[in-house]
Amino acid sequence: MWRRRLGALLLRSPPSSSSAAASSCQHHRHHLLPSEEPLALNRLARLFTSQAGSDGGNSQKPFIAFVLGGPGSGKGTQCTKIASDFGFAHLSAGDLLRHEIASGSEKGELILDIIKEGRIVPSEITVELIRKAMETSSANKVLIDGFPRCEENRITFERIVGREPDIVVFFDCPEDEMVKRLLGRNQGRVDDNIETIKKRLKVFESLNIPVVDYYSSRGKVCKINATGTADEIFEAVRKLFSSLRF
Ligand SMILES: Nc1ncnc2c1ncn2[C@@H]1O[C@H](COP(=O)(O)OP(=O)(O)O)[C@@H](O)[C@H]1O
Ligand SMILES: Nc1ccn([C@H]2C[C@H](O)[C@@H](COP(=O)(O)OP(=O)(O)O)O2)c(=O)n1
Ligand SMILES: [Mg+2]
Repeated sequence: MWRRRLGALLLRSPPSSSSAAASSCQHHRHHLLPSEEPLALNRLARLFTSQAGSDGGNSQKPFIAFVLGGPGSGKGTQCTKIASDFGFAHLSAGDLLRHEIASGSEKGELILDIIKEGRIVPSEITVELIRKAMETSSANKVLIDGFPRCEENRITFERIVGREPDIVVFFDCPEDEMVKRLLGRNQGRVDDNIETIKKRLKVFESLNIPVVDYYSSRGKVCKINATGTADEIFEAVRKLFSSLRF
């Protein structure tokens, strides 16, 4: 109930104009006086405490953070840093799909065709890969990077894994910056060309933003300003993760 009330509060607050790397959970900050901030962050941390945490609940359940943002917003870069500093397992939906392609399976061929066109792979395939990776990992805190990409992804995950995330980290980055980063990524990816990038950006706006809106309404989204250097952005990320109890 309180989560829903918090979500409504978040939705009502106007967007923040805070500077780079200083914007973790900026929706909440909008309501705060500077001196209130640490206390409020602690309160927020308790709200985001894992179902596996100190609540005496089911200790088998890992803390799950979905990591969202447009293509090139820096999800992978920041997840690597979070994994290293906070001991999270890092599951990248895109990497799992690319591994399937590399395996040479029939499913991999289908995935390749879809990724080349900047479209989204059928949810059952992606969720099954994520579910298996989670099962294999013994980590009690997991970053799921680049997922859910659409409402169908989200609903399928909830159905198959039977869970919602504890938190959703959203990297907010202007389109021109994302395009610049993708064109400079140089990893030989079939989808990092301007034609496919344009399609991916459209898909992001039309299918992924509704997922962010959904989780905002559930009070689960922490938005990070993803402009600036990777280290500057990680300062905001570090602040956020330091305030969580998992
Ligand atoms: N803050 C940043 N400033 C400039 N380039 C960045 C930044 N963060 C990441 N990059 C680079 O941009 C590209 C896309 O980053 P990546 O982490 O792969 O994003 P995503 O997983 O969201 O697509 C990579 O080449 C990465 O090295
Ligand atoms: N949940 C997902 C994640 C990725 N995909 C597909 C479609 C995406 O354009 C590609 C690449 O995803 P990836 O997360 O690696 O891409 P970015 O890190 O955002 O550049 O994979 C998908 O269909 N469903
Ligand atoms: Mg990525």
